[in-house]
Amino acid sequence: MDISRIGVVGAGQMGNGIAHVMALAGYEVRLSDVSQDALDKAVDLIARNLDRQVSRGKVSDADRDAALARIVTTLDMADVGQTDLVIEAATEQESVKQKIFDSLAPHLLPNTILTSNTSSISITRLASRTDRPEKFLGFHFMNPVPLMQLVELIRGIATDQETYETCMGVVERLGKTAASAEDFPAFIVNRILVPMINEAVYTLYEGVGNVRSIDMAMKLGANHPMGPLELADFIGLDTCLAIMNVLHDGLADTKYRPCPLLTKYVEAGWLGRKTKRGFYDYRGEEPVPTR
Ligand SMILES: CC(=O)CC(=O)SCCNC(=O)CCNC(=O)[C@H](O)C(C)(C)COP(=O)(O)OP(=O)(O)OC[C@H]1O[C@@H](n2cnc3c(N)ncnc32)[C@H](O)[C@@H]1OP(=O)(O)O
Ligand SMILES: NC(=O)C1=CN([C@@H]2O[C@H](COP(=O)(O)OP(=O)(O)OC[C@H]3O[C@@H](n4cnc5c(N)ncnc54)[C@H](OP(=O)(O)O)[C@@H]3O)[C@@H](O)[C@H]2O)C=CC1
Repeated sequence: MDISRIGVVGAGQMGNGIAHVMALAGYEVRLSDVSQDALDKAVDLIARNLDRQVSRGKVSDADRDAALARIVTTLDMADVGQTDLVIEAATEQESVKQKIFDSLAPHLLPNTILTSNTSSISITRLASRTDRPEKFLGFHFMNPVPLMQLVELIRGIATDQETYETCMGVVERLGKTAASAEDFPAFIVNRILVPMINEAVYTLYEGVGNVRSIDMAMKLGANHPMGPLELADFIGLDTCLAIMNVLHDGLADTKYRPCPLLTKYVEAGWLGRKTKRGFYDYRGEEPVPTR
């Protein structure tokens, strides 16, 4: 199936990155969120990220302008539904995602493919509540989307081969690489990565190290580009906690118990970079550890 129009729901850090790479690859993008303010901020950020790519010689001025012209923002689900492919990238809560798919339902074209960028939630369960489980796929980008090479493709139990192959074609057109993952809690990357982050929070909670020493240890001792606590702040502590809860509930193993300190940060509203405070405080010139 040919894809030319893509609807993206949720214009946070993932939704704006997805809109950015899709528009650069030549797709017409309809980006939606709960408020026009969020959409305006997302488009500003896409423009700044494209400018950065232009200044580094990665993207030409003409391609930047053409990409921006391919993104329209909308608060109307009818605009999003009348596309070839919808990528849902809203907050990592099943009820939020379910409401979005419900509100899209009356507007979909017969062949619209539905996908979710969920980090952890069952694709089979999300799909089963739509009218088209065979045309539903997990389309999981990594953060930051313009830089990360991998996309995980997750088939639900009912996903058909055509849907999978069509989305694989989109990944190829983006110049990215797909890893196929089975539909079990948190798939491949987050099944491994997020428990590692949770263990780093336990290491902090138990006083084995402080924020700086834990991050430095993993950067210099294991060659990770970011320390695990810096990475947690980058992903969003709410998202990390949601993923641990899905692993804990879905696999029923205490080894996935979210660290109480992670829960405490989320309860405080200290969600990482997006709220300017998490394991680091980002309100000043330089990030300062909060422990
Ligand atoms: C939670 C989930 O469901 C799944 C996930 O996504 S888990 C998270 C996965 N992501 C990671 O693990 C990221 C780990 N971190 C990294 O790999 C690196 O720190 C990083 C790639 C993010 C940044 O690398 P860095 O070298 O420190 O950054 P920086 O020098 O600022 O930028 C590198 C390049 O990217 C560009 N860049 C940075 N952010 C960008 C953006 N949002 N858009 C476009 N370009 C961007 C910069 O312009 C720069 O370009 P050049 O290489 O041409 O100079
Ligand atoms: N952060 C990461 O590293 C990664 C995240 N993901 C997944 O991507 C998805 C989005 O995460 P991320 O971008 O980080 O989260 P953000 O919190 O940055 O963005 C989520 C966006 O969705 C919006 N939103 C909430 N409810 C609705 C709704 N009903 N309709 C439309 N938009 C809505 C939010 O608006 P408001 O702020 O007003 O609530 C916000 O703008 C999640 O499923 C997450 O698990 C996948 C890969 C990596």
